[in-house]
Amino acid sequence: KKPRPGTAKLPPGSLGLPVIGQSLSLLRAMRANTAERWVQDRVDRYGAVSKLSLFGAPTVLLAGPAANKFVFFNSALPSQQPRSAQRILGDKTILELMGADHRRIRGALAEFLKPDMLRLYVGKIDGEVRRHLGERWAGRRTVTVMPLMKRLTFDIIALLLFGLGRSPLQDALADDLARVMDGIWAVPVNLPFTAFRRSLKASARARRIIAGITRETKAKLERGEAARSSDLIACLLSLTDDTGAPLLSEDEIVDNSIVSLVAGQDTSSILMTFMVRHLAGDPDTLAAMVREHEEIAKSKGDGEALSWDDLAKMKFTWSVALETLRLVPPVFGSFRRATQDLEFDGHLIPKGWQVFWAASLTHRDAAIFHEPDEFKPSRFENQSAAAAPPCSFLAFGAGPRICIGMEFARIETLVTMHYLVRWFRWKLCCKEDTFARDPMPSPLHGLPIELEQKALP
Ligand code: HEM
Repeated sequence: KKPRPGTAKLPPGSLGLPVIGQSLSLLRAMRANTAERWVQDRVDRYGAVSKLSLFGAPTVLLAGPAANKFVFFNSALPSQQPRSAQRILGDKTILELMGADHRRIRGALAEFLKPDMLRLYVGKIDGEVRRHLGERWAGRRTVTVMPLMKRLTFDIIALLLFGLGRSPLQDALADDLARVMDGIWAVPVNLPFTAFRRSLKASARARRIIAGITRETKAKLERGEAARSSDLIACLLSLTDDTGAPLLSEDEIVDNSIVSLVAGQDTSSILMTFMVRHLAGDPDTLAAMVREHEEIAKSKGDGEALSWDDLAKMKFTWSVALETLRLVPPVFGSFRRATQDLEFDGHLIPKGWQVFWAASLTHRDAAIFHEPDEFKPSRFENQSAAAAPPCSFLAFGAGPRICIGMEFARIETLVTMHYLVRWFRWKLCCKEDTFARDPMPSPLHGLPIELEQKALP
């Protein structure tokens, strides 16, 4: 609501140096893995609402469940990507659109990503996971977890979104995606030899690949060789509006498929990598997971794929995943943009300013999560964490823009963990158990581990 003139004042805090503001300081803290402290320090100093300047724009940092609710449910606060991401991914994607356009694109993606559809794909994901572990983990004495998990989540998502199996085209898209990711959070100057320039070029190549796949899929649908449930592209091409016209244009299909790839691949691989890292030092949690998965395996025939019903039994493993996400959320926080003057808790948020939320401010709040620095998956098993106020667990965001790939991430994580803990034991190679955010968390040296095979894949 619009504050009465003169009643609300700008929040406390300082906008820092011109242009640079506090960006370098935050990025430095992210690299040093002290960003949680950095945002908490500001809250300790200025309170739950404060102003600062990040990535070239004046910004209000908000803390606490009530503030989060204000951020996630306010239609005057559409999401705001860094300018680099906007230029690389385009400005007509689910991340940029608001109101009816956002709902249309989100509704279309949800047609494919909703549980009813995904349950049909558990078998395909199971096949990818087993192939990976068999080819890239089995028989090795050491492996580096992070790059392997990235390729695994890429292969899974490329198969389900684009129907793309192993092929030179798949390798090319994997390379392009890695380049795209390098420039998404870069300084957006299009000069030779910059990560941003390489990222722009890679996204243009990826767009051509996906446009080609879209044309082929369209022809297959017309010939009856593909169905709506074949993959995301086929699903999006099949959707029509009330008048029978295509719901999404082909450009929208291409751009939003790439956004789904970008949003879904790194995030899931980080979750799985940090689960492996944590389990190496927590034998009790690992033992409980092994028990859960061996129990499920008892009812399966030799080589029989996991089913949707099996995943429903992996409750403890999903609690371990949620607890990992609480302590190491892949998305540290993100921005919104005020499209009009707003007021929160007596403070003015002027039109055009950014609003920033950070997951750690509630994830590490002792009043919400008891002993917040302890790894305790049981808090998600019994009802205590569920009883936490709404908008306090933010690993997947909240409200109308809550992660649309959450169920997808759940399936691939559970399937991967099922085979990993049954087939292997592992130890960390690096004594220093630390990581940096760049801006996504990444463990030292990509997390090399010593591997011992328990059972044959
Ligand atoms: C562990 C894995 C994942 C994590 C931690 C994660 C996290 C998030 C978060 C925090 C948001 C909200 C951002 C905001 O409000 O500013 C989000 C949105 C989104 N995620 Fe995920 N995500 C994951 C997996 C996936 C997957 C697998 C996909 C696709 C298959 C995906 C697609 C998306 C999309 C398209 C949005 C934008 C939704 C919208 O704006 O309406 N994510 N994700």
